[in-house]
Amino acid sequence: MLPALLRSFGHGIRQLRKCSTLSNRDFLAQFKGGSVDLNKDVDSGIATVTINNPDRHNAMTGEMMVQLEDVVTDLECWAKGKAVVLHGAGGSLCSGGDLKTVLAIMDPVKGGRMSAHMQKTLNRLYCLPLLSVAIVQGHTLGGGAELSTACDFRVMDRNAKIGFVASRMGVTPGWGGGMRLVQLVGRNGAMDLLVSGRVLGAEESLKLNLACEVMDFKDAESGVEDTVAWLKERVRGDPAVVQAAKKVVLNGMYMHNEVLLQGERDIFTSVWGGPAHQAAASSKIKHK
Ligand SMILES: CC[C@@H](C(=O)O)C(=O)SCCNC(=O)CCNC(=O)[C@H](O)C(C)(C)COP(=O)(O)OP(=O)(O)OC[C@H]1O[C@@H](n2cnc3c(N)ncnc32)[C@H](O)[C@@H]1OP(=O)(O)O
Repeated sequence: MLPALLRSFGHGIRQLRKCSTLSNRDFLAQFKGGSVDLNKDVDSGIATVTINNPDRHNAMTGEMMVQLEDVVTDLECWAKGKAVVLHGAGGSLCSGGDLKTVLAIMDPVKGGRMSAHMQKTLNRLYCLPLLSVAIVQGHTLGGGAELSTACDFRVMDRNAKIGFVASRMGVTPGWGGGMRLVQLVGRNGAMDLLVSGRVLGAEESLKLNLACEVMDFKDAESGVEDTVAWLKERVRGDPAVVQAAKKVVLNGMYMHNEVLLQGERDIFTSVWGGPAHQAAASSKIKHK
């Protein structure tokens, strides 16, 4: 009995060591499924990023979080680029963190690793020299809503729904979306949305300054076409001038985002994996 116990204890310690020596990227890459795909159109200077896990409304697995970072790294070096459009395959932008991944990393250390990776990746997306647009279609929830705030513009389908549902999941935003939501909709708006976790429609999102434009997309596929046309009106200039204008705007934004992100991560890990989070993440909740 005792040797068996010792063996299993030793196995636990080895697993823990293995996990803590992995980089955040290698740690997250273990949670498989879906993909994040980049297509750069050199003629227009407009890239398309597809969040691709349609069977789960484009929920982000750990593997997709790693691929998103690779896509951002590629776009950071695109000297001739002007803009990037972020959209989801098959009708929803993104339903948040993949709940299978979430349930597999239910402790504050592991949740903190995901948070550090996603905060860094989305902050780099936010700071790209390219104009960025998220197409908010279908359901955009939790981490998906946070993802949309890392873009300059949110173009929203009239029938789409968006919700910062972290509080309904027993947590707080972990991908930097709390900080960016305050910057977008102000103190009162962010307080309401984050505390209630309620799901909003397009018209209300427009009033709150969360959405920049409401459009009537014919179908799931026409969203990209319509948004690219909308963007082309805005990025007629030389890529160097478009990128310079974006830098001016970033320069005018808050310069202490790193400090804000660290604070948001500390709060996030204080609730991640707690009883409310465990109960919500395993409850098959639907945010409608
Ligand atoms: C990590 C950050 C954290 C945060 O800060 O909040 C998160 O993001 S946690 C995730 C938050 N999101 C959710 O909890 C989404 C829960 N799902 C729903 O609300 C609904 O599924 C929906 C997105 C409103 C769609 O409803 P409906 O049109 O009725 O479709 P289904 O429910 O049948 O969905 C089809 C299929 O997709 C699965 N699904 C949806 N979202 C996720 C997700 N985030 N992770 C994993 N799987 C997801 C859903 O369970 C269905 O699967 P099957 O039952 O196996 O068909």
